[in-house]
Amino acid sequence: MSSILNKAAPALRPFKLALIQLGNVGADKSVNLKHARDMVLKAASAPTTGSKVDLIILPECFNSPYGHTHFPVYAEEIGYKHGEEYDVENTQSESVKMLSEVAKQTGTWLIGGTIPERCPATNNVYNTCTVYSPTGALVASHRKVHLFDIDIPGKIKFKESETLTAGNTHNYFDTEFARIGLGICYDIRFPELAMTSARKGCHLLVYPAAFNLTTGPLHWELLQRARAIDNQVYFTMCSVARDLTAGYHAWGHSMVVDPMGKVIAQAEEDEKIVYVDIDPEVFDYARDGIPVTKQRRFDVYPDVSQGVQQ
Ligand SMILES: NC(=O)CCC(=O)C(=O)O
Repeated sequence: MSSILNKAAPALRPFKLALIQLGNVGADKSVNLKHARDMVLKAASAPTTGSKVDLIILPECFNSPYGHTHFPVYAEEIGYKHGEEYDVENTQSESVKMLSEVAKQTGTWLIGGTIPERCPATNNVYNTCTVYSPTGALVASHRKVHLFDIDIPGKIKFKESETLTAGNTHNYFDTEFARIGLGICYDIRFPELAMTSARKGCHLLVYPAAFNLTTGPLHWELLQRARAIDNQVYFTMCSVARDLTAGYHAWGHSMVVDPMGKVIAQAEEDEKIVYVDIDPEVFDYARDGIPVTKQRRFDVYPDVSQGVQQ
């Protein structure tokens, strides 16, 4: 049987992550970048408990206001060397420069939320997450695959596709402590993406996000717990803080859910750094006790199996 596991995942080890529920994201990009940088430095230097922080996560659209009219205005070229490989040293992107430098300065892995990215070849704009190693190398990226186009009459209408193009790749990366799968906000509504990450061996799925005040109360926690349980992985969404003076009102409530579906950390609405210790024993406890990863019946639903076993 063919396998999509192209490389063995590293073993899951205990590690500490910090979610930055960033506040005060306004119109001035340089102010946003400075504030994000200061908060990354703060997150790295002030864990509330014990060990050093290994992974820091920023929210969706942390360098610009969130809205389809803003994306093309704030979009930056990330910079590619040979199509696929990133060239951080020569990047024109002030956001990428800041994120790379602060990852190196703090010596932590950094999931740099998302920024509007312009592709120079096509002029397309994407909602893109970039990831940095502790040496400042840009090691992975994810362009939002499912664009946030919804219309709930009298409540919320939003159409990212007015100015954004959808990404078309699935993405994950390896650290010395876990394999981590990437998605962005609305991507969570498509269980196939999370399932693909889990079946590729990811232990933690990270989705920078910014839900709203209509869907947030109903779906924010439910979707994360669902994705965590059905894949038996750690799951987290990191949001911007709520700002009722902004054009888009984010739900906040940045959260981490364990593989049993338990919410193990959560912010309220305001700016906050949330620290969480990831425990491999919970991962094994879930998978040993409820062994769904070994009980799938791809013979009954071959259309979703593509011949792949987890
Ligand atoms: N930024 C987003 O993709 C928002 C998604 C959202 O609010 C939802 O309900 O889904």
